[in-house]
Amino acid sequence: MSDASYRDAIFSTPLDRVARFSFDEQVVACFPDMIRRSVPGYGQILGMLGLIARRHLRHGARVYDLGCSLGAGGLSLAGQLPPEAFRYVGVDLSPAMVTRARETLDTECPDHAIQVMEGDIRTLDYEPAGMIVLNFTLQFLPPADREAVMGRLFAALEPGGVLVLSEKIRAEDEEENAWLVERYHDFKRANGYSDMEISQKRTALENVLVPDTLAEHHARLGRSGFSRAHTWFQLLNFASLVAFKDEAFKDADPSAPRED
Ligand SMILES: Nc1ncnc2c1ncn2[C@@H]1O[C@H](C[S@+](CC[C@H]([NH3+])C(=O)[O-])CC(=O)[O-])[C@@H](O)[C@H]1O
Ligand SMILES: O=C(O)C(=O)Cc1ccccc1
Repeated sequence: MSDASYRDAIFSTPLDRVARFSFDEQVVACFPDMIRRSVPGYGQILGMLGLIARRHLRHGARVYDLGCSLGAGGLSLAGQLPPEAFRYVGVDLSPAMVTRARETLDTECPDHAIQVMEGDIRTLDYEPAGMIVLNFTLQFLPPADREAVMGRLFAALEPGGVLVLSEKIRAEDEEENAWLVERYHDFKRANGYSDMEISQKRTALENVLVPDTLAEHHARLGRSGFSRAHTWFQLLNFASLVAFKDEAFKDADPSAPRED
């Protein structure tokens, strides 16, 4: 497969019937452009992964990137941390994503320990991990499946481990939510999407991407066992949280990767 990446024009022509959004070959071919133009703060969140890992990741521990798509999380971490600092395991349900992620990571970071697996994060047999990244992935699971996954991730995290959870969110207050969604559509317009593209994609994502509120995320993290969670980033209706297992927060050493 070619490693070319195209401009996202998937919803740019009128469709008689808008199909449910899926991570197929067509989406994979334009995914870097699509996600950059559609997710406020995407680049900044990826750029912070290395800083969060430096502060919270046990040296040499496994890092899961769940719903890794093209492996952008792995690329960012490998760009910021030396090869011995972590072992990256990217997991994605879409075979087309996995193939491309493997090609990219093998080429771009040959010295790092990198694995990319095709799998469903709801049923994966997790090995112990020091850091788990869910960058805009939980939102695509059926809501009824989310809590069980979170419980399994908590169980897989080593004591002192950290979870990074980035999501499109819904504001509890209806007026606030409407304002955020309207400004989000302005953001997409400013990034070159037409009204028709915005509206057709919105239809395609109905019942596929189902956002929770920040309160729902915090409550679920608490019920899953996380002793502490913070919302560290929000731009419009997109946010990122960190959650800690046991002593991660108080043990964090500001000067170096943890060695325990
Ligand atoms: N059950 C599942 N199991 C595994 N993967 C899944 C599942 N359901 C969906 N996916 C995968 O989750 C990814 C979500 S995209 C993540 C971006 C990436 N994290 C990034 O930082 O570039 C977010 C977006 O497109 O908004 C897709 O690749 C799906 O195939
Ligand atoms: O484009 C949207 O409307 C979104 O909510 C973000 C997004 C980005 C990439 C794939 C699916 C949804």
